Amino acid sequence: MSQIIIADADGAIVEYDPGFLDPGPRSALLAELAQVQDRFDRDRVRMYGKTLDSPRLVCAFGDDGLHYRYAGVDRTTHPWPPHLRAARDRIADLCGHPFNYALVNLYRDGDDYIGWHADKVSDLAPGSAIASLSLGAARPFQLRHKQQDIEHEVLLASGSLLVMRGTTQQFYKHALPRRRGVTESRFNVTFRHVRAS
Ligand SMILES: O=C(O)CCC(=O)C(=O)O
Ligand SMILES: [Fe+2]
Repeated sequence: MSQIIIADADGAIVEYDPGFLDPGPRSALLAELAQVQDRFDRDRVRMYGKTLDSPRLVCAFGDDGLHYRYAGVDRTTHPWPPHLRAARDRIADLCGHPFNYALVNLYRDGDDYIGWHADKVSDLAPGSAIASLSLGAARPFQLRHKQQDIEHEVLLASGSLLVMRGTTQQFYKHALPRRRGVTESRFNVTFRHVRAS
């Protein structure tokens, strides 16, 4: 059952389903991602004219021939492995549009994180959702309004799905802060509908 986290008058919508994946598909997908873990790379983030290593590892999956620059980096996309493809198809049904790209973050432990940012939507199909599937260690996810004093925190459970839609990226930033003491790793998959260029 999905919970509404944000439903603002200006069109920001965030929904959360803690039990999106049943234990079977959840461990199958976790095993599949763990199997391709050697393809994961340090993300290179361009900030203030410098290129820095990100505090997490990343890997991208996508349709054949898809070209997508994320955070200033052209990333090779790997073909969809079967369980990831199955999850993508279920999420496409739920959101009512296809997804052709998935960016997977690997947080090796509680020291890995992602800082405050909004996802770039100009490369995405207009009106499409960003769907975020979590596997492994539960980690708190934070959303903060850019102009108002509004903050939300959701503990993203293994097998959960968080969907950000509407004007969410325009009005909110989000982050996954460091969590000292977490020793288990976490995969996060954000499914996106990249606009054909
Ligand atoms: O790991 C998460 O839950 C968030 C990832 C994220 O915000 C991103 O990849 O843009
Ligand atoms: Fe993001």
